Amino acid sequence: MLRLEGVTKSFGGKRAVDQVSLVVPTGQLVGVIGRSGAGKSTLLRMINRLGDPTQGRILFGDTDITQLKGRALRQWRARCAMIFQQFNLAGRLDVLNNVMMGRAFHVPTSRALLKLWSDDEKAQALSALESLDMARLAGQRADTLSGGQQQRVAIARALVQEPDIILADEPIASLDPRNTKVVMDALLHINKHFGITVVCNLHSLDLARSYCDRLVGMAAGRVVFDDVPAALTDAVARDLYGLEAGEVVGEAPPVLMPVGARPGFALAGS
Ligand SMILES: Nc1ncnc2c1ncn2[C@@H]1O[C@H](COP(=O)(O)OP(=O)(O)OP(=O)(O)O)[C@@H](O)[C@H]1O
Repeated sequence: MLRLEGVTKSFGGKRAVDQVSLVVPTGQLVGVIGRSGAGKSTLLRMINRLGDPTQGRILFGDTDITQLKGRALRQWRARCAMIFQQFNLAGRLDVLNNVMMGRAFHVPTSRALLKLWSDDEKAQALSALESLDMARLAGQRADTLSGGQQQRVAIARALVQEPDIILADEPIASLDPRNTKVVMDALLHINKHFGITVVCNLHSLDLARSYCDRLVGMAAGRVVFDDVPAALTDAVARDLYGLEAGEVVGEAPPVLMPVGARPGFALAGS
């Protein structure tokens, strides 16, 4: 279980994230929504420790993530995979070697730098690619792939990290509607099939409503909504997004798996 307790991040005098408290049970698919600048990326980055909170604690089980250093911090980053809007692949490497980089957390640095992967590790990477229908492109250079294919490689790389949690920061923001669906279906599959907790920043409200078990709405760094998608009425959406509301409420592609019989969720402090 991931627990945020009064997490605040200030840049200069400005609070990008302001006193956020949340409990995310294992296996939940949480969508973090809110207008641009609401603090969604800053929040996710602190969970991965790409940024440190100014105040508050982030716990995973009994471990205080905010106190981790050195090897323990690297181990946490292995357990907490991150997926970015811009994929962050090594363009000149082939697909398989990009996926293998997810294993770099688990092997000596020298072995990762020399790309000395074992047969088992390669098989694991191929299996991750296969689950995303990408194995046939294993030998292709990453920079020759479409955006949707690149994001699937990034998801496969996250999978071979064998993470407990995946943080996805606007993973579909650069994709067309077809690839958006492929990538969101992949995240949903990973969440439901492997039970990996997914926390996903999303700009599209309809996608968030279609795919997530729970929505956390942020405005000016604070959590202003935290409930099941059905509780997010258009009126609440308008409050969250203001003038942007029309832009973020559109047609969402149909989901691979129907929402329903999803794991329960706990509100902050419950
Ligand atoms: N490194 C930084 N230095 C200064 N201010 C920052 C930094 N990172 C974020 N901010 C500010 O913190 C606030 C929250 O930014 P953040 O990127 O977390 O929002 P967001 O909800 O993810 O927005 P978007 O959807 O546009 O990515 C914004 O006002 C932003 O300008």
